[in-house]
Amino acid sequence: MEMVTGAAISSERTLSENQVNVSSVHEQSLVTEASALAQYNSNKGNKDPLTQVEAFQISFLRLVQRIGQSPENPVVLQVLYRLELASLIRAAESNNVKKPGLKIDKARALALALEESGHDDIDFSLKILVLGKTGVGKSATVNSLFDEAKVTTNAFRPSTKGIQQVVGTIKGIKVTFIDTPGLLPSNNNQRRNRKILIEVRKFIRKSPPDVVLYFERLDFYDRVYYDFPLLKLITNVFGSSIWFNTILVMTHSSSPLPEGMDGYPVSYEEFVGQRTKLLQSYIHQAVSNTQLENPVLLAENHPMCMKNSKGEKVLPNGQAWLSQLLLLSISTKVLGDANSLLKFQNSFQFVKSDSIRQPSLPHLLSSLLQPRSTGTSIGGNDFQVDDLSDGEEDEYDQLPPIRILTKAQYQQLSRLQKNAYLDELDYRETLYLKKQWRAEIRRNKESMLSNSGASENSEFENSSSDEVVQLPDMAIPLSFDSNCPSHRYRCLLGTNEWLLRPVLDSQGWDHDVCFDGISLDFSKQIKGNLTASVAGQMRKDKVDFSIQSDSGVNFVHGKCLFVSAFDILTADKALVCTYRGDVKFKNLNCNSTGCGLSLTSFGKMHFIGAKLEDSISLGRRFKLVANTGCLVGNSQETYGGSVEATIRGKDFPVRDEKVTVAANFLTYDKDMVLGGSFQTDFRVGRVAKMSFNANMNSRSLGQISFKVSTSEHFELGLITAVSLIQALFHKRNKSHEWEKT
Ligand SMILES: Nc1nc2c(ncn2[C@@H]2O[C@H](COP(=O)(O)OP(=O)(O)OP(=O)(O)O)[C@@H](O)[C@H]2O)c(=O)[nH]1
Repeated sequence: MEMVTGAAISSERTLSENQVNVSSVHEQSLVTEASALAQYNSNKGNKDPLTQVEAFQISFLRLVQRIGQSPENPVVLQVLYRLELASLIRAAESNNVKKPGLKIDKARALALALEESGHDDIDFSLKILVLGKTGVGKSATVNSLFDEAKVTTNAFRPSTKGIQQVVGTIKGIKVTFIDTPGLLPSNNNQRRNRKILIEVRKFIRKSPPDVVLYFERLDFYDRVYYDFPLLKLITNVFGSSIWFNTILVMTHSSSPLPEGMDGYPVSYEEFVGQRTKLLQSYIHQAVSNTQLENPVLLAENHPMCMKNSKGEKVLPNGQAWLSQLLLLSISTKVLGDANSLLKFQNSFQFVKSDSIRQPSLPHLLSSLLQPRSTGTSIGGNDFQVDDLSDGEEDEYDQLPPIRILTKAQYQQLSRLQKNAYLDELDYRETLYLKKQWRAEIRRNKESMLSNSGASENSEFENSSSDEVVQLPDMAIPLSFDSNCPSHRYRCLLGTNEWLLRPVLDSQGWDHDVCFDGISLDFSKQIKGNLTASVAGQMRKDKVDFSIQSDSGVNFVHGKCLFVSAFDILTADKALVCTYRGDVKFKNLNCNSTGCGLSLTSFGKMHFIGAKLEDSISLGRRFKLVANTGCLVGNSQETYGGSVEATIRGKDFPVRDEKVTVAANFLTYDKDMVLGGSFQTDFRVGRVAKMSFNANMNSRSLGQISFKVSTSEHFELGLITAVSLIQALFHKRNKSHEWEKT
């Protein structure tokens, strides 16, 4: 648990519940200097952590007063609130009899009394590490804080050659800055940057800084943030916790603002919001955590920077930034100290930046158990479909000829005649589709049997069609602009064995809508019984790259089918590679048995899977499939299996009507889940199709889905949906009535 963090301070947040009643401060003036000093000193010397936190509260308020900040500043209120809350939690956890809590108003009164008495006994110093790209104003900010040129700055070339410590006193507080050489822009400079950062890490090992200032220029604005690799490198070298005590400093905060989309300068707050949000989101990505909220400070080091009546440098929004920077640094240190004193862990469960998440084993197992789609028709290896080719060979050809009516003729028919006419057409269409299907199976069988001589022939025939055709470019939105981080891809159509086309990302926002990937489908019959196929998609813009591809080789030998496949998928910037080998053989006319092995690698983790399956067909319309498998790796294992019975419609496969009932089990992590499902697809009349699917598991999780698709009568679907909803509500109302009675 973490309660008091520097990174969680936000100067914009207000804390209404802790608004301190100012009048109470005056009431507390009754506290005498002597008693205040006595209590303070006893708190400082006391070993009890809760009492020490009280001393922190008072010291903090005294420092706030010294740097000229108001105790009403939202940052101050937040720090006090967090300190109080942290002590309350620790006291409650340890059943501390002493009620913690120097109330905020009492702490303020004590701090005021002590400062008025003129005691200079605060033991407080700050050690601040500055990091950032070269020329962003790190050294200039150090000089601004000391109000003298302690370190050299240069407008034209890097001025900080090595790590240097600059020590001084600011408003009575001893401050040590560790000024570091500027980092170079991310591209191609990672090696040099790493060297600098490793040197800095060595330098601070013995005496770590209390606060880190990470610098950026506010006025350098690009829609794309190119320095993510730099943030990642900092995280890798120092660990994610470096961001925990980091304040983001945006220099050049008085520079003129850029124009917005409408041609007018954007508002200051809006611009600052955009810039800091962008930077914060990349820090989130670098540490793989979205909870972190770094305080942001705007700074202006130009000598001509505006000043207020007190002579302090102020920003266009009126903020005196130097004392605000001191306040944020002091707050970060006080909260950090209280954090370690009260032994709160850092709540951010930082995912180690270079670690990869564990993949879901049940998911890997279910994809192993799923029958792999062989992509192309692989020489009639689908045994059920094979059977269909026998029997009703020429039924379509034996049909008597039919006269197709014109629209006008059709309109003249009676309702009964119209129905009879449409039924006849539907019947003929089914027979025609069956004929086509059989012809395709025959073709596949023949090509399988064809010898190498025949394939030579076909190679010769194909050579003329090897030409690649470039398809016309797809229309892209007018708002597509050169700043968009996307490449353009063109569409190529080769022989009918492969197809290469761009992927349209329609989810992007306005100017972002463009093609940022390509997809490739390839399938080739290498020999009569050997087929290779690749299907994949690759997406890449100038920032991210992802790939997903399934490739495989199918080999049919007698009654055996061998499938060897290799799949690649990007997940978490790592590759998940799966190699699979499946064998399936038809041991009886109605039975085929198969087994498979898989090896999945994900980062440094490897998973081995095995499966067994059997499929029984009774006649053409009944099929029973059972499978079971297991997957082990990374000291974990999972087992699963399923039984599925399917009754197909009489016109299978040209009309996909079926009823399927299935049961499955899955064990993982000493837990077993049983599930069952029911699915049916059927035609309603000639133009509508319905599909109903319901599943449920032993954890009482389930889903019901009902789909109607119709090519004509939209009202039909609507009426069905409305009556279904009505029926559901009717049932619900009834159950409510029963509950009432
Ligand atoms: N207008 C303006 N100029 C600034 C600001 N901060 C720094 N500069 C100028 O930018 C130039 C570079 O500043 P430096 O402080 O040397 O930058 P640095 O980050 O220390 O650079 P390295 O020493 O290379 O790491 C100097 O000419 C500064 O005067 C600012 O807030 N506003």
